Amino acid sequence: MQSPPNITAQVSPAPLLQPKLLHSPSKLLHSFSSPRNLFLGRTSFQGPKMASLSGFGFGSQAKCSASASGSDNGFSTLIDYVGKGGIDVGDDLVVLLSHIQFACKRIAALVASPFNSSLGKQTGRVDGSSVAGGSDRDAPKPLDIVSNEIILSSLRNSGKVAVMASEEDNNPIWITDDGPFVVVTDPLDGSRNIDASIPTGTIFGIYRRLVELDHLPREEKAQLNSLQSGTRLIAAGYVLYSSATLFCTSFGSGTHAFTLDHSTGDFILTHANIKIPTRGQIYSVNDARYFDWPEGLRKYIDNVRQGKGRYPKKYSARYICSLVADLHRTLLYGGVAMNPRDHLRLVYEANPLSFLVEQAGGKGSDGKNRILSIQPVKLHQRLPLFLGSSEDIDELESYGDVQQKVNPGYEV
Ligand SMILES: O=P(O)(O)OC[C@H]1O[C@](O)(COP(=O)(O)O)[C@@H](O)[C@@H]1O
Repeated sequence: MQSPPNITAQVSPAPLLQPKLLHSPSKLLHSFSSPRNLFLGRTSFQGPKMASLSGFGFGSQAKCSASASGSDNGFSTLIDYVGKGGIDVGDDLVVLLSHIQFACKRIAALVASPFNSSLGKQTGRVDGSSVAGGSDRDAPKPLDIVSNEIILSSLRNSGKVAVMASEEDNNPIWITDDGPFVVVTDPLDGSRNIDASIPTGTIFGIYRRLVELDHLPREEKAQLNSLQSGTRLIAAGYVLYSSATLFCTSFGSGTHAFTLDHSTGDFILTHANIKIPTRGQIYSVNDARYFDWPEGLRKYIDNVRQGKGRYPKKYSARYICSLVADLHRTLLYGGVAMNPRDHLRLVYEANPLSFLVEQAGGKGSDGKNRILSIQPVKLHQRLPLFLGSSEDIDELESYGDVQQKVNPGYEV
């Protein structure tokens, strides 16, 4: 098993970013490339120290699940949980996950940093190349670009990834010929919310490299490996950067969430085997678009608002406009999180999140079809997305006409 990233050094808490680093975004990234610059004192590669949690009343859910992982202090870290003492996803995947979680801690520090506005003048990629935005791509924000670089460097360092396809790059990046995995990612979803300190998230999906394509030219095999159907996902996850930083993941045996303990740098199992309620009472959508919606969707929302749907109570609305946050709430409370226009990406967003929702007992749909069974034909393919409780998704689909075809290019 390849050694994990060198993030075990115990360093005393220090400002996340030294002010002197702020003049240059590339220096800023450089500082994040060096684990020792982080105040994440220790990670799960050493046994977790839980003293900092005593007295915080961690729930029984974390404790009893941790016992399954063999953790002797009653808590399980993400890396304990996926290792041999827990659900044992295999050494290669453990190494990859340890690098992904490391990258996400760096992004968590970045989005919370008082200095990240210094990236505002950054327009190109940190390595100096440009991120070409095609006509169907949104202009990336500086934090999107830096997050993308952070993920890419972690995947490279893992030695386990053949190709990374990112929402921020026009084309997938071939990393190493013998990497067993393919990673698709939206490194920083909801970044338009950053300036207002509203939650954001990282989304990722993991496939196996298709060895039968190994003989093809790099560009071709990079594309085809990245266009695998969602039914072939072996793992997926999101990391929510909010009042808590939360790593929610599935390897095909349930959906589990781990909360970052900032005092130790560990993701601690806090939500084992999340089960989305079969019916919720919340709908989540940008309903300023009501007049651009098709008749079916208007009727559905009108009905559930008034308690005239299949469930005889009035629904409430919640919309953060940050997909990871809206989905996370939906997983816990039930209901439906939706974006009915062709906006969210099948490869980077819809597939990984549908995998997590299905593993939690819910459904992911484009309004007509199961998301995971839609074969991607383009890397940046967009589609309507409805995620949520199985009964809510069934009811919504029964209205037939719920996909918004009018998509005028909203500015806000
Ligand atoms: O403008 P809309 O249709 O409400 O879309 C909001 C959605 O777009 C997102 O911001 C993603 O879009 P970007 O990838 O362009 O940031 C989601 O986080 C959010 O759910």
